[in-house]
Amino acid sequence: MAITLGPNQYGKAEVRLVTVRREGAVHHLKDLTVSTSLRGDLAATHLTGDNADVVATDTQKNTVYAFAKESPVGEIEDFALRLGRHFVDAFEHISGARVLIDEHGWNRISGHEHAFSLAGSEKRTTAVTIQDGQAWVVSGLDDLVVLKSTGSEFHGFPRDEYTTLAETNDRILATAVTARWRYQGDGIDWAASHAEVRRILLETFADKHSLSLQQTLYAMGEAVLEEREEVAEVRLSLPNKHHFLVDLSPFGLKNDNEVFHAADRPYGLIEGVVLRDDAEDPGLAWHTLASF
Ligand SMILES: O=c1[nH]c(=O)c2[nH]c(=O)[nH]c2[nH]1
Repeated sequence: MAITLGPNQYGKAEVRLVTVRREGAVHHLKDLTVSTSLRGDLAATHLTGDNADVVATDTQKNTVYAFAKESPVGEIEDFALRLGRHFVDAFEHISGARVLIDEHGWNRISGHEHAFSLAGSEKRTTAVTIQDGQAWVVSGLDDLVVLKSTGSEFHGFPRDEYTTLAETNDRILATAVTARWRYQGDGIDWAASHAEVRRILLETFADKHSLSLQQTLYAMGEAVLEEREEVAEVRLSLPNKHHFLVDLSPFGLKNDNEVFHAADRPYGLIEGVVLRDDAEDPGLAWHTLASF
């Protein structure tokens, strides 16, 4: 019996690339998940561990980021073709490449120059509790993903021997809003109220110059309470979806806040309740049997 190596390919899966292209004050966003796979004469590494012909998956990832800087990403088909052809042309033992790209679509928030919401992931929710002739209604939304490509800073935090985070005056701020708001009063037009709360959350995220996601959270809740008297209380859970500037200096490229790695974990998780001091008693509005 002889054992042989069958078909194989290898690459970097799911490189999360976000680019910001600026046209004056107007920003254009590209959000891609890029996977590269290379094929060719790769017997040696499988059989003996000789890596002379292995284009490291780390190099493949770096190439994705560097190419995104060197010329506009453009259509995903063109970007995939550029990447795939590069690997095959540049490395003698690489004979084939497969490049998969998913593009995540963002909509501009109400004509805003640099704030966007992600198409498609959001849910509207409600939780109604009935007890002893009373009813409590808590409505909300899940996974309203928003991003602003400027208008966000984070600095002034304490530094100890474990602190490495750089201070910044201009960063991407992105989050997936989970919001719950408790209603009070009667005769509420649920659909209209939901639409308005959602609009206020979006516009406040976009308009509020942010010194921390905590400040943005409070501003979002405060704006809802200021404009919507039927809302007694707003609870927000805001994951800080970090976008890290990619260091392109090893490739002789300057990253002028244009090319980012969109990390999925770990993430900061900023949570808070904003309420009026004269709100109706919450009663059983938030009632659950288990707290896990
Ligand atoms: O808005 C932020 N709040 C934080 O508490 C925090 N912590 C951190 O590392 N980055 C950020 N950003």
